[in-house]
Amino acid sequence: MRATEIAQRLSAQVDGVVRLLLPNGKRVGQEWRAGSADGETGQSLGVHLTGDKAGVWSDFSSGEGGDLVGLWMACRKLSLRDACKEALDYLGIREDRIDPPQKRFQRPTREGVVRLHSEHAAWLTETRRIASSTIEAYRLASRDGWLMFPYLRDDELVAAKYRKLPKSFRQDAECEPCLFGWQAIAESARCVIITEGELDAMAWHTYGFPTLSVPMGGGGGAKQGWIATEFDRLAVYDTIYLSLDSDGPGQQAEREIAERLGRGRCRVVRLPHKDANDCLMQGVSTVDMAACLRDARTLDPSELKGAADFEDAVWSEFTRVDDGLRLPWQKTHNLLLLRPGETSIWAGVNGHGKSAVISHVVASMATQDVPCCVASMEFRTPVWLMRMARQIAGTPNPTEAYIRAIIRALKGKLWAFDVAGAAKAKRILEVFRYARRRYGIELLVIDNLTKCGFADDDYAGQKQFVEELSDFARLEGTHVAIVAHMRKVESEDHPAGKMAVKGSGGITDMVDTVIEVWRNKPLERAQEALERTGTPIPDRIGSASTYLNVLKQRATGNEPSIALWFDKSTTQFLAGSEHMPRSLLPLSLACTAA
Ligand SMILES: Nc1ncnc2c1ncn2[C@@H]1O[C@H](COP(=O)(O)OP(=O)(O)OP(=O)(O)O)[C@@H](O)[C@H]1O
Repeated sequence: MRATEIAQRLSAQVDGVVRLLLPNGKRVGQEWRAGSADGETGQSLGVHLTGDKAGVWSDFSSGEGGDLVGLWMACRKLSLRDACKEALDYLGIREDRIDPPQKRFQRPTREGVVRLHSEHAAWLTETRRIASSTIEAYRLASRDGWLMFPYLRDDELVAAKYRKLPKSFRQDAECEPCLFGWQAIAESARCVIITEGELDAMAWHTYGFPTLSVPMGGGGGAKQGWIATEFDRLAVYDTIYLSLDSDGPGQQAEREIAERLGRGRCRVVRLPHKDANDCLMQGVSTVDMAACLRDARTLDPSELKGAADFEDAVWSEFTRVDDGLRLPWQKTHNLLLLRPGETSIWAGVNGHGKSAVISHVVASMATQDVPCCVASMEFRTPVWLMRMARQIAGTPNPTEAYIRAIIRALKGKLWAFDVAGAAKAKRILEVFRYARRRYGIELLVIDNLTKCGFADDDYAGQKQFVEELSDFARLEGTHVAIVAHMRKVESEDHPAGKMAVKGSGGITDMVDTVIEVWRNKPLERAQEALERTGTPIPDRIGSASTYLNVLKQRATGNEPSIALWFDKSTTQFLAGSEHMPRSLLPLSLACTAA
């Protein structure tokens, strides 16, 4: 949560906060008075206790002042981040957290790192016009003849990039993706600028504005992988200025960063030249650079767009190749897709295999590096993960080493909304939104709808939740798959059809795709009869053990019936009667991925 939001919440409880931070102070009229932020009795520090200004403080003798987070920092001698943490504890607010995958990163060694060579220093100051104080603040160094940009966080060397003059680059491998420049950011800063390169960050600093840089330049996706690891650290800043190049990749990065860090607090900076270092070399004044920050704008709300913005998109609609997540079976690829921005319902009568099918789908996606998040209220997390691991192994009795390697290899690809029993719909949505933004999740699964805190017959509540999930999928450009029960029809011998989805009408209207998972019970009975009495299986009974009957597919209108063969020993669903189960992640690959 941003520092200013925390300060606002504190000001609603200002009486308690001042008594905690300044216990020796006392009330004088509408203010709490103390001697200073050190807490002694006196008059010079005053905190407003009422009205619009509640929580605003100033110390007449030191000239300090600000809001209650600032007071917390001053009284407790804490950095902004630590003060926010303590204040959140005080307020009893738990921040949404999914701990980042514990991926092991390399740390660069400091071996061979020496003071900045004079040749490097001269290039920085004379050619690039970077101030010497800036070079010191960012603690640039030299190493084996290379100019070294150290990525420091709390004094720890997390990563490093190198430049050989004039223009060769390298970086230490396997290091954590993180921002450059924390060493130059004041502990008390309430806003930061983010640039597209280290020299641009240092150029802004030379102008007097300490700045961070992304590690891998513009572009989207993996290029902005640092967001996952820096997300918490950036949470306290009220304003984040994005000063990236105004070319295609720069704008793509701007959009992705603003979406994920919060459109409301990100401001896009436009400069008179290509980037901040160019401005510095061209002699743009500090006043003009400050004006660029002042004039920085939020990105327009995603809902507001000019028709001309769609030029490329309109043309690509003419030539569009339908795109989306593909199911594990190749024969479905032209028939059914889980499209970004869409919602699907996977419905079926009890015991017809909905959970097993969706688990196979997630297993296939996650092992192909599609980030997935599953809220399974049907089973405890270790249980559904165990089932999925068996499907991934594709063998009935995998070894312990294989299962451990599979689970390790799923790090960074599969997340669980880990609650036992019923979960609250609102909380699921909050966590999904967080997971989508932080980890770029492409497939979110709810298994199942009735276990999201609704009474069995609360169809209005379920309908509203499905509507919220559909809005979420559309706005975030991700896919949400919802498992839902079907009413028992007279006999399970025939698929039940769309109207049997519980709470139907409303729910199926709202989503883009409806799939009925139907298990071929007549075939199972006929097989038993064949074994017991030798009665041949009648031709009219299809030979597949499960059918995915697509009852609605808004994008294409295709409503195929997809036959699958259930393999009991691995619980995999196979695309043909002659197919054999196969590993979705062979042991050797699982070991290298882990
Ligand atoms: N075609 C099939 N033939 C035999 N067994 C199957 C078939 N499909 C699924 N199963 C098995 O049936 C059991 C029930 O499956 P699953 O839990 O996935 O059903 P579900 O539709 O999600 O049930 P519920 O509505 O109770 O949650 C599991 O043990 C699963 O492995």
